[in-house]
Amino acid sequence: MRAQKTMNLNKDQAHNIASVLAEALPYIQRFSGKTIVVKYGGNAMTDTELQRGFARDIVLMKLVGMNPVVVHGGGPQIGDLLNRVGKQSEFIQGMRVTDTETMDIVEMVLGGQVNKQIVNLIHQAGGNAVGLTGKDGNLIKATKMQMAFDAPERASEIIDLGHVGEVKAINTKVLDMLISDDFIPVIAPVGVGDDGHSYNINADLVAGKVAEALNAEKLMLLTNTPGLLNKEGVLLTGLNSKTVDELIEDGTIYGGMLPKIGCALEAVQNGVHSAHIIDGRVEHAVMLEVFTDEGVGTLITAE
Ligand SMILES: Nc1ncnc2c1ncn2[C@@H]1O[C@H](COP(=O)(O)OP(=O)(O)O)[C@@H](O)[C@H]1O
Ligand SMILES: CC(=O)N[C@@H](CCC(=O)OP(=O)(O)O)C(=O)O
Repeated sequence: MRAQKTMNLNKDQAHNIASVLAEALPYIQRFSGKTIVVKYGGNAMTDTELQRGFARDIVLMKLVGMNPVVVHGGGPQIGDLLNRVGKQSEFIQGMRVTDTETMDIVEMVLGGQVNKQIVNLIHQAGGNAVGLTGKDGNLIKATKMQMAFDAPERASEIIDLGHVGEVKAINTKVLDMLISDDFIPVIAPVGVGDDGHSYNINADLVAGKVAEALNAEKLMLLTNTPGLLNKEGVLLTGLNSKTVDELIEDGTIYGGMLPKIGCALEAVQNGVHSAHIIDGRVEHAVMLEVFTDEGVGTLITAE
């Protein structure tokens, strides 16, 4: 079987494969033993082939000695179930307004359906994953989010988003235990308050805080755009905090991109080496970012 495959490769193909493998070597050496947090957005989970490719990339990272940690979203999947029970989704500044009934659905979809689907995909690809919500091992301690309107004339008003939370602390104990035993943690962004109540937290915010708490080398945010685009739709390949402020002010960054950029910046300012916004609709986007010289998407650094 193997000999037959080798014979079918022409010289150019064989050369290309060898170059790709050779290019990957320094990255494998550099990132071996390092933690890489990958946020898998609900919009990036579009088709079965892409999902399988994602799981294979994660398993490959683990096999070459990196420690991938997956934090997933599931916004569109929550929206689908809300629709089926006749409820409308409402977002304010990228956050889902979450009443008690919506919170139940969020917990079911994220902690049940989406989390277990990703764990299963990783197993199908030959890896070993354990799914967690923020309640498992007290992983994500949360408080109610206090978000102000971003319009200057209403900046002093706090928006009541219901059961939407922000991360108060990440308890890394359970993650350290899983990573040291070579499991890949898969985290659903549901937090728990001091009173035991559940909070719906934007998955980007959780990914950023998990990356900070684990002193991660990289934070990768997979979404449904090629990266951060300017007003003309051109990809911005590199960004720092100064440029980001200007892009928020002039409205280039809006909606779901606001928490994404915010958490990426905070993460790099708090010790994560680099953050990347990449296109989860591209096959093997994770592998391309980690193992190639060019990388893909938008790179965010502190300076
Ligand atoms: N400057 C920008 N560049 C690219 N996308 C942007 C920008 N500003 C806002 N967006 C929006 O942010 C969306 C990504 O955020 P979101 O829908 O929350 O994704 P995810 O579900 O992957 O977290 C894009 O699809 C786009 O509509
Ligand atoms: C507060 C808030 O908005 N929570 C998100 C949690 C899921 C999420 O972030 O999913 P994506 O990454 O796929 O967007 C929500 O309810 O949609």
